[in-house]
Amino acid sequence: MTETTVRRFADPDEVAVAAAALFRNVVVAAQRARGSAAVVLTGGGVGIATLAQLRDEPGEVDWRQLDIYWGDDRFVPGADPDRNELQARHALLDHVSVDPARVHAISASDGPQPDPADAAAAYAQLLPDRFDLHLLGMGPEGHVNSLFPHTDAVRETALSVVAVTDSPKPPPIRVTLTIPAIRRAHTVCLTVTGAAKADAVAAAIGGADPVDVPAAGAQGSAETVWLLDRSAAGRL
Ligand SMILES: O=C1O[C@H](COP(=O)(O)O)[C@@H](O)[C@H](O)[C@H]1O
Repeated sequence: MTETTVRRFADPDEVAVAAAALFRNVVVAAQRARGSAAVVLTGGGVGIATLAQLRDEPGEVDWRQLDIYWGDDRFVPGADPDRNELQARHALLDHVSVDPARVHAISASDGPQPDPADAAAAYAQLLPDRFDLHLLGMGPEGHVNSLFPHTDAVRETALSVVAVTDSPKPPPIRVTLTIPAIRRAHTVCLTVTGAAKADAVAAAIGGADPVDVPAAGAQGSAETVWLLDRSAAGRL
């Protein structure tokens, strides 16, 4: 059974600092125990700020012994600034000694699979049975990765990666890990800021149906950690 922890911070900067500290703790502990770690990154405002924070304060993370995945990405050309992968590279990955063979990006639309369903199937083949950490942002209606309320993607129970072709938030075509894939993570960490997300935070932590509030289904196999600023925690 997962243990859920909620921590509150003054502002988004403090949330990013806390998320970076959790990343360091989980990764360093896994590397000490098993020699390497596997993490899933997210896009979004705090998600990318967390990576920038890690660039400034990497601590004892051994970047070469780290497998890096993404929870979702936009199915646009690889050089498009909307790509979560590109934003992560600019914020962190271009500045630390990651092993390029262990950086597992979701294919872009100008990559080897022109069809997003094929890109999703190919990505599913790359995923391990277990991640140490899955970082997540959350949208105001409770979406995580590209799992939006009342969609086939959030209802998926068998596949670990699916294509989304009608995302209500642009760009419309995306590839996303599903709730079963998120639950392969030992630790799931959701970073959420802003009053516009306070209702969805309260609903998710209160046990809403994930079809209504996808973040409610985002639980780690051992722990789920919510890092909130004061505004996002306003309805708890
Ligand atoms: O569309 C997306 O949005 C979520 C949340 O982003 P935020 O800027 O509101 O925090 C993000 O986690 C996801 O990766 C992204 O594709």
